[in-house]
Amino acid sequence: MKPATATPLLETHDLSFRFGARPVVHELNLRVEAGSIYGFLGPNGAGKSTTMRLLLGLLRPATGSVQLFGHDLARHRVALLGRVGALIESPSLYDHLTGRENVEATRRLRGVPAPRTAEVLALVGLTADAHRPAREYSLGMRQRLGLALALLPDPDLLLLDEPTNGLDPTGIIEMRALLRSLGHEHGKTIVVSSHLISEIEKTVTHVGVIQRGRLVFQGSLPDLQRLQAGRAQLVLETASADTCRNLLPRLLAGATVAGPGTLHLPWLSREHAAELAAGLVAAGQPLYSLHQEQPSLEDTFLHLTEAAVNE
Ligand SMILES: Nc1ncnc2c1ncn2[C@@H]1O[C@H](COP(=O)(O)OP(=O)(O)OP(=O)(O)O)[C@@H](O)[C@H]1O
Repeated sequence: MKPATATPLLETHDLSFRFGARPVVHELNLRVEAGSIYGFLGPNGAGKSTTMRLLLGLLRPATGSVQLFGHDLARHRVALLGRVGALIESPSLYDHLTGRENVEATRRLRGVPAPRTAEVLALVGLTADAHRPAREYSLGMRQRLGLALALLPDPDLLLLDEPTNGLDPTGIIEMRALLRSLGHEHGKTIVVSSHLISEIEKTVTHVGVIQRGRLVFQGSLPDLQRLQAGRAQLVLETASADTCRNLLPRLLAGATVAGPGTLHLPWLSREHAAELAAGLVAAGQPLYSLHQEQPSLEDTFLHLTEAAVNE
């Protein structure tokens, strides 16, 4: 991985966008370090595609700016976008042409040297299928061919909008492996959007979560995992949840009843768990089980996005 530099490779400053009177992206401050694989997450309609289009200069921001490689996109659009490869929506391919011919057509248009065709086909794992017409390709192969086109000019930054959308499990696994290899072995900085954290959590180094056009979390994957650990719960199984709450109001402050005999409360410490166990026994209540439960990363992601909706 390339070392992180002081200036992020991609940065937005209070980036906002409206469709008519409707705000869709709101004061977004993204920060993508060189060498990172940045997962841009959010539920459907959160504003991911709109943001990707703003990052590519395809939409004009209402306010704010995009900085690529330390320069303002609005002022140096052509030069900066020459260093960016993008996959937005399904790639437009010539179905009657082979995979190799598709790459060749774009390569000539862009004036890229001829040896690059074989290189990009190899990068995306399509060498063996390059002689087949694109109409015979699976959705996953089509996405990889689209990525091959995006890789032709050897870009430093890749912007990929939901590249795993609609793929079968094999296609998702292949796309993940490809992104890891492009990031870690070929030094590309990648921004990849998804509405499912499970599809990209094994791939990304950093995460930005957007909800209703606002960034509700941004940090490294370990930062997100720490947030997840901070949401651990203590799950208690007893005979009557209500009786226990009445008998032990202090120890069970903050507990929620999850079933007739089940209580959930925020995990505080091992000592608190031990004190609770002793308190229940002293109060003559049966203790069937007491354990710590970690929320899944998916739960934490939902929590972040739901909290933003309820604000
Ligand atoms: N051309 C348009 N005109 C008006 N509103 C639009 C237009 N395109 C998108 N929107 C609205 O902007 C909001 C953000 O859409 P966007 O496509 O950026 O979200 P997204 O996070 O990419 O979602 P998805 O994963 O469903 O594509 C949505 O509420 C959408 O309905």
